[in-house]
Amino acid sequence: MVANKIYEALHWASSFLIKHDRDANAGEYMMKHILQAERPQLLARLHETLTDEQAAEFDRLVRLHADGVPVQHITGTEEFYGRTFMVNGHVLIPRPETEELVYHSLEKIAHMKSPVIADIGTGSGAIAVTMKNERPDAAVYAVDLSEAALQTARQNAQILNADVHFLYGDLLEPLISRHIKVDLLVSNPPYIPIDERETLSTVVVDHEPHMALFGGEDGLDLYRKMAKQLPFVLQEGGVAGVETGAGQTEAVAALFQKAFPDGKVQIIDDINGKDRMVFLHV
Ligand SMILES: C[S@@+](CC[C@H](N)C(=O)[O-])C[C@H]1O[C@@H](n2cnc3c(N)ncnc32)[C@H](O)[C@@H]1O
Repeated sequence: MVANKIYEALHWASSFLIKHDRDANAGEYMMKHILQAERPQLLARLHETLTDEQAAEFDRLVRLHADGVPVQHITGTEEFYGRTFMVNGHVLIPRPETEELVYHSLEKIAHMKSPVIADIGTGSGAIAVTMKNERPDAAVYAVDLSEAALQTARQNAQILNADVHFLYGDLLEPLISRHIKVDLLVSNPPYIPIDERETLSTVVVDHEPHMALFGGEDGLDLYRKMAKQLPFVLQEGGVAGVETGAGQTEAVAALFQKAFPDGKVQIIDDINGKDRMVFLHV
């Protein structure tokens, strides 16, 4: 990189990343990370000169992303529902679609006082920590089958001051064995069919945990198991809300309806118009 001014370095990064088929705006995130600046401060400092160390570090980080390392692994963080979460190779990088699951889930429990909530497959803790921060009166449980993910989730809960009960185990098992009943069960389980692996970007497949991505042959394995376990956990009057892959909602709705023949199942699209969430009211 032959650039010392911040704006020159950003211009270089943008064309370098385009040449490598990567996100052209990624340089901006790296620069904000190096300068420890938010965007307005970055904009105000565009004509400042980088120190040699800063320039070398910027060059290194941009090349890492060009090689396929996700920006969020380089900065170590991702924004979710207005808060900053730590992320690493042990957890899924929380996605904007999941913010929509949180939004609708919060709406479903708006009328409940001190609800009991469980987040199944918590990963970074993005859903559970957000639910607790948005509804401090709730008791929130969060389950994962990855101890390394739970460790990251616990750190996020601590940083974001959220008193969440983290449980290690397989789907709803830790709740069933403790006789915990919930008013809201929310989950973004792994749902990508295994043979779609080849179609995924290497930024995803080489850097995010496969346990967080793949849900068996048709992607529905975890919903099948969850539907069978739900009657042991969901309170009368309770709600279960799950994120799905586009095109999977009908199948998941049918699984939930079978588990609760008298329940009301609702499919909700995401803001891009893709069928994305299934809610079950019992
Ligand atoms: C798609 S990620 C979701 C992470 C986070 N909730 C989010 O939305 O960003 C799925 C999570 O489920 C966990 N998981 C996979 N199989 C599981 C199982 N059988 N029981 C509990 N958690 C599981 C993975 O370790 C991963 O953290």
